[in-house]
Amino acid sequence: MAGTEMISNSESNDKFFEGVEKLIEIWFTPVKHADLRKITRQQWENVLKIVRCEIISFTQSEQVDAYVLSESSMFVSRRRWILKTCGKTTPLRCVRAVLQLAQETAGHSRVQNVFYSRREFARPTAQLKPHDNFDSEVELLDSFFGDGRAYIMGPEKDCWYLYTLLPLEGTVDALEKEQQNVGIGCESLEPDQTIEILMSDLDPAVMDIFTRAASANAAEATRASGIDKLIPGMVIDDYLFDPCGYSMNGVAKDGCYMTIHITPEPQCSYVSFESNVSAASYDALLARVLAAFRPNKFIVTVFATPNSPGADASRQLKKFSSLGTYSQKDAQHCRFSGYELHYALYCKFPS
Ligand SMILES: C[S@+](CC[C@H](N)C(=O)[O-])C[C@H]1O[C@@H](n2cnc3c(N)ncnc32)[C@H](O)[C@@H]1O
Repeated sequence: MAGTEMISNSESNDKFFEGVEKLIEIWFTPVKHADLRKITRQQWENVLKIVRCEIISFTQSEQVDAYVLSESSMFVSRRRWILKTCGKTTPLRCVRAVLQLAQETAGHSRVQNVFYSRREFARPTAQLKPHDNFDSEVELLDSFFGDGRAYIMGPEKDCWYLYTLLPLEGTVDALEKEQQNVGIGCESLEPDQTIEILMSDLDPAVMDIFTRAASANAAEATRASGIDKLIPGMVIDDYLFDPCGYSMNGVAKDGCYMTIHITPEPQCSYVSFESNVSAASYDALLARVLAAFRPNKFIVTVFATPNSPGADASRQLKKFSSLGTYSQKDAQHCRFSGYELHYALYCKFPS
């Protein structure tokens, strides 16, 4: 597919794929009748050409359109757009086109918030501009959004980068007023949360499930790995690549989504899990995900609005660190633009 580039080192016969994704999420200020789902599939296909990937499957719930891509996933809802792409894709190159479509086709002209994040790449120098370094990514994002703030969390090799808009004093009050003026009420102040688990160096026996040699199709891999049991009530759209690799989106009636992407090659094994499912504690979900994939190392991030049950994730992650199988190597907490963010890095004990 357009963005797929396996780097083959003939001496070691090492086939490398960059599983680490770039993740961009844009929230638009609510406007009556505006809806990003007015953007047509053909228009999205044109946008994704800029990113160097393609749509390979589609499913939807009442609240969200979910696309499986040749390199990960895209989710489109009324005022939230999420694009997550791996390999040598260039998601930030399409932001201008998306902002234009949001305005001209969907009726959204004001951005409320932006989150761009990624883990450190396994091979940063193999990325295409602006993704070859975080400074260039920030420079491009600032050229669109102006008031950005960049964070780097964790130790150098395992660090996690984040760009978001500056916290503005009184933003939430101002927003609330604005929404009342346009007759939307306070629906944008609904609780929101996202958990991401970025796993590397995984159990080869588990990774083997995500090969065509071991599984006849995606549904078989989904069942054999237990992915279908991670979050109940998800309608699953899954895809098994040839000869290996796996992607899935899940959507639920309540508007929740989950997405999992798997690079099983032993020399660069990587799995990402993401969901906006709400939970008072993420311990049980985290434990199920870790039991399914058995990584040696993982980063977990939790974003939550203060009114979300997930806002207390810091205490939970601390508690989780005492479970014994993994030791917490690093943990950080940030508060900005109406969100709490927790980052933690874990390694199998003893590492
Ligand atoms: C798209 S998937 C999931 C990547 C994801 N970001 C992750 O978490 O690892 C990538 C896996 O599929 C494999 N693959 C096979 N054919 C592919 C294709 N045409 N496009 C993208 N990946 C492909 C890659 O080698 C890799 O193992």
